[in-house]
Amino acid sequence: MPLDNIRKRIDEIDQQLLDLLNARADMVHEVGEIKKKEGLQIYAPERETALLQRLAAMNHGRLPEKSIRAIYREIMSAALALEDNLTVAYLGPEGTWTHQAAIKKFGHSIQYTAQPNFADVFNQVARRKAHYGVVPIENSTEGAVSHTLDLFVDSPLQICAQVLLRIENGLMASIPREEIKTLYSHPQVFGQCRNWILRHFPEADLVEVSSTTKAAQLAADKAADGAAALGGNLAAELHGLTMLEESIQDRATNTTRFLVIGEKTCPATGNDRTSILFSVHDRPGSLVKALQAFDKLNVNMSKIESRPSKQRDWEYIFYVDLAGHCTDQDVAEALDELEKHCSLVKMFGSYPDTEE
Ligand SMILES: C=C(O[C@@H]1C=C(C(=O)O)C=C[C@H]1O)C(=O)O
Repeated sequence: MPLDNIRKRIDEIDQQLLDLLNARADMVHEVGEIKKKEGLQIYAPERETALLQRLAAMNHGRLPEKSIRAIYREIMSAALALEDNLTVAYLGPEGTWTHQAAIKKFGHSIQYTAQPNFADVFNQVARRKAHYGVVPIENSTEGAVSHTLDLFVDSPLQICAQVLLRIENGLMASIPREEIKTLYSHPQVFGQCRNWILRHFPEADLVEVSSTTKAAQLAADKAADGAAALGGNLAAELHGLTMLEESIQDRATNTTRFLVIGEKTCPATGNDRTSILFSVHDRPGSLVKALQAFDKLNVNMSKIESRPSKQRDWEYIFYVDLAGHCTDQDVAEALDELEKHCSLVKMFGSYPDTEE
């Protein structure tokens, strides 16, 4: 076909696509009206997960699954933005990994509000100033994000989804590498790049700051003093820095898991994860007995963390992730059994155990 004709055909397809996208948005809006009337959650992660899986199975065309996901993420984002100005609070400032995780889950059309700390993300959602919040929970190299774990103890909020993000940290600066004397970054990132720093900048001063965006800003402001920062591309772009070296983390597969928090947890999808916390009576064998509840009902425990209780010295809160949904019979029975051995049990979310 001649070029002009092909382009004409593309223009026609675009018109059809646009009409179809608007027809789809009309339908999603109708769903939104029903949800509002019935007091249901606007965002339905279980439906989105099912849709993305169905599209991958249905797709026999030229476009790879990754592209289909990216396109549909934005289609769903545009639809969500039509409902009540859907707002997501995240651990800011702009350009952090949490910001990138939030965009990965909710796309570019909705409204975002950057918060200065973890507690404010929880508060914005609890006070209904934002519909959902996004916070980091664990990194595959550095482990748990204890601030987030601690906040679940007293919060009424629930986890409704998770986002996994591959974290690629780089060295960024506006000065040549030889002039670098100070490295700024978030403590988690220093932890993820510990060996690289020892190998390449054993003499540098390491200064911990509240975010990688803040680190990038300081690298820009204090360039004359030999400042550089460790962080992601978005932070470098925001402050006009050059990436002097990419992917400097010690492990190639450095991934952070983030949580989406909201007022309600998510319905079962058949591939779910449940997060609980508990504390046991201060008696010999009580932790073993508590954990036997999962073994007895054959419920797989995918992680356990402990944090000091805020109430009393030398008492601990245990955080456990289980395979399954809290409405699955085996999980529900294991939780009943667990209660018998604990002074506190709290379920704070069942959500799709997505790999991305
Ligand atoms: C349309 C719905 O609501 C939202 C919009 C979706 C979409 O655009 O496909 C999917 C799930 C929800 O986040 C729904 O729940 O069906």
